[in-house]
Amino acid sequence: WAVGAVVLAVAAALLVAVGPQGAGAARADTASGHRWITDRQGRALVLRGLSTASSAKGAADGMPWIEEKDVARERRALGTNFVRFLLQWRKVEPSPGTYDRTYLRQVAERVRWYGERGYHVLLDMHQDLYGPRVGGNGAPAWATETDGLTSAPTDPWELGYVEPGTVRAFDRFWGTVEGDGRDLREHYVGAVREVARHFADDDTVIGYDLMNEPWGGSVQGPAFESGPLARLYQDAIDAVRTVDRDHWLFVEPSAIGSNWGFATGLPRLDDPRGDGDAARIAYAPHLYPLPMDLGGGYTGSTKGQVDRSLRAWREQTEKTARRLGAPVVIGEFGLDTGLPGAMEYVEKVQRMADDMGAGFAYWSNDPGPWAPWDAKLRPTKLLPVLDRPAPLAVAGDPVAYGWDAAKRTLAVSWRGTAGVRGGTEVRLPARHFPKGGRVAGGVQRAWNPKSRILTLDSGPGTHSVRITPRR
Ligand SMILES: CN(C)c1ccc(C(=O)NC[C@H]2N[C@H](CO)[C@@H](O)[C@@H]2O)cc1
Repeated sequence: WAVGAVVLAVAAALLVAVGPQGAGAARADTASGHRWITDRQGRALVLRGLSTASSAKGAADGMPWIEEKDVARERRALGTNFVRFLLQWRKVEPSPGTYDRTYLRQVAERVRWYGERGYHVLLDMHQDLYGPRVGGNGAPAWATETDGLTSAPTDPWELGYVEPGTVRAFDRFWGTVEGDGRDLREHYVGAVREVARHFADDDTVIGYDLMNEPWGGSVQGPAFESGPLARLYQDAIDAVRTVDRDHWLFVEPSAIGSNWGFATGLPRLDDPRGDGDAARIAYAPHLYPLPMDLGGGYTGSTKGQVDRSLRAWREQTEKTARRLGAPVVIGEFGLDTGLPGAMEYVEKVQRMADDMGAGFAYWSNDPGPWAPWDAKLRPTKLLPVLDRPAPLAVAGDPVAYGWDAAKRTLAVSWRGTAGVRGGTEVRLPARHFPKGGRVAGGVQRAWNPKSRILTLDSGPGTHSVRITPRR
């Protein structure tokens, strides 16, 4: 009942408050209608990976459970090329204005593990429920001002967002309730800038996710997103650009509502790099359809509700991305793989991401029922669903791509773009392409049976390639 009350209250705030938002036009100069994050060779990146990892939230050293061998296993088993790596403000800035460079060096070591295997790393300034002092993770104790209000443990955990102490901590952070003058937001922006300073020259890092699932405390919906949240993002973007001119800045809408497909009031943000193609701001919403959040699987009457949520989510996401002039990376989607219809849902979201030209970081890489491996690191039924044929990098302007399991065909089409170097790389999992791929409509430049990466010739003009299993 309580969850329902929170949901309805926030939904009402969203539906009433979302005014006409300039949706922005799809780009006419790209086949996909949107921009792409590109690699150093100018190739459009199709980012597929895992959020790693929730275990970092409470770890004393702030590190996730993984060791280097686990990155090697992920690369072999899933062929992922992307990781959303969780950071904690409490570890970046353990006391006001003091930055823990040992922590940043430990993060850098893990970034290297990924970089040596061809991954692109998104550094995620992660929080849930503000911070440990109020039952969550993220913020340091010194930045958690509750004015003596308390936060009791809740079940489900999400109700913690309306615990008095947690609401007050957010309100003091956002300045909704005036505090002792110490501007917590300046400290937060300073911590983000310190992370960016540390990784400004690291080519494995693709960018910074400025805040995980932001929550406005007493201020909700577009009033929060177009107000305090947008101001914090703009301050963080401006601060990062004083030390890092190249990496992408990823922004998330308020978690509640947009996760489910409701509109977001996030306005366009400015990048000091410049406008248009010079700007490097990416949009990274999360996807958790409400019927599933309430425990339903992807089956029966819930399946139809989830499909409607997915359609609404895609429409709202693409509208916001156009307004921001931003490529889309689904920062999180995931579920308990034991739910009925779970694998069909994951397949559906992956196809939707293909159709959108969106990257994704599945939630999450924590061995267990939501993950591709269980507590003993044995494959779960999710693993083969994520181990899916897909392009990794497209040497031009992607037109469309997708895996047709029934026809056992991976189709990739693109327009060659002047100045883009290298070929188009696709990954062909052994489970679908045991002997590699047979290429129609294109020219195979290379095949690496170890990495399972097939490289296709590119060049000017339109390319439309279909890859089927070699017999
Ligand atoms: C009431 N609010 C603000 C709220 C409710 C529910 C979620 C959530 O389920 N989030 C989905 C997943 N994302 C986090 C990590 O980012 C995980 O802990 C959640 O399962 C978030 C916020």
